[in-house]
Amino acid sequence: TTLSTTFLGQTFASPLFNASGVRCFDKDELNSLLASASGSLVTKSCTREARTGNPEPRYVATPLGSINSMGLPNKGYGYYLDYAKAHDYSKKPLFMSVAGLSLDDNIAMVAAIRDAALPAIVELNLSCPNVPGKPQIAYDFDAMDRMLAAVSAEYDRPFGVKMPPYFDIAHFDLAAEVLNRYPAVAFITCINSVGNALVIDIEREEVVIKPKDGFGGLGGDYVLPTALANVNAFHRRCPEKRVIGCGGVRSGEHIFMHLLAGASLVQVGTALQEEGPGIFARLNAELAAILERKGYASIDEVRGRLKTL
Ligand SMILES: O=C(O)c1[nH]c(=O)[nH]c(=O)c1Cl
Repeated sequence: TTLSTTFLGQTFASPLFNASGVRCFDKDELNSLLASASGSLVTKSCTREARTGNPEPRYVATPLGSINSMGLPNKGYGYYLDYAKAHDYSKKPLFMSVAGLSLDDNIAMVAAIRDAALPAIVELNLSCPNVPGKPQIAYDFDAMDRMLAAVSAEYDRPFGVKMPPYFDIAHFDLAAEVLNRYPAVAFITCINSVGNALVIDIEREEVVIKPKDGFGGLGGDYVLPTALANVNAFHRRCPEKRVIGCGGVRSGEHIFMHLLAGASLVQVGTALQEEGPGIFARLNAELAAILERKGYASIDEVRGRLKTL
């Protein structure tokens, strides 16, 4: 059996890589992902200028996952563009996550990435929560439409979008309708954290993260079924596009679920944060064992095979 697959014309030895934001803040963290058994790596969502982000504690792990309100801390897009310029693409493909605080910022950043003419793949973060006062673009369908019209006009190459979870069938329909207007949107990464959850410590009778009165994005075991639903909903509605699964992955079985639901590649967030880059060797082995046991020769044969009753 093989874990290798092709995606946007590039070869991935494994379908697994980090979720943007997790262990990808600077070149040391990115190089540890490069040295891992991941099939790729994606940079922390970047803004035009560097940001320190929200006050700490801003990420906390819980028995069932994690909560975060990082506030988009990043080195600024130039830093990640320099990393992308120096990257050896024969080792593994590289994604750049872009999360401008305005449409103009996104245009400026993707124009610079375009001009660098690199094999790097852009993942446009439309679901950046945790920046107080800013609405989540992907929950405002007109804003999302305007953003995609502007970015696809500026960035003359295939790119992808990072989406928040939706919880209403009508919202799946509306979001897919917008995305399907843009053939340049070649893939959809589902999901970002489940926004504005609240974790409480009963001993201290307190919230656990400092920003936003303790409200933050949820990751981990809590979100797996919602992630699978979003992967499958967009897989069904956007047949011309690929889907990258993200959310709740901690084992080979979870990866297999995402593949059945329609994912082409699979990102790991909370579990990577907690276990470290060594997780990719474990997950590759667990996934390969499932494929062997079930008689699949490649992960491509699994994609979208989920049966309904
Ligand atoms: O607070 C963050 O930096 C953050 N946190 C998330 O859980 N998802 C995101 O897309 C971002 Cl940009």
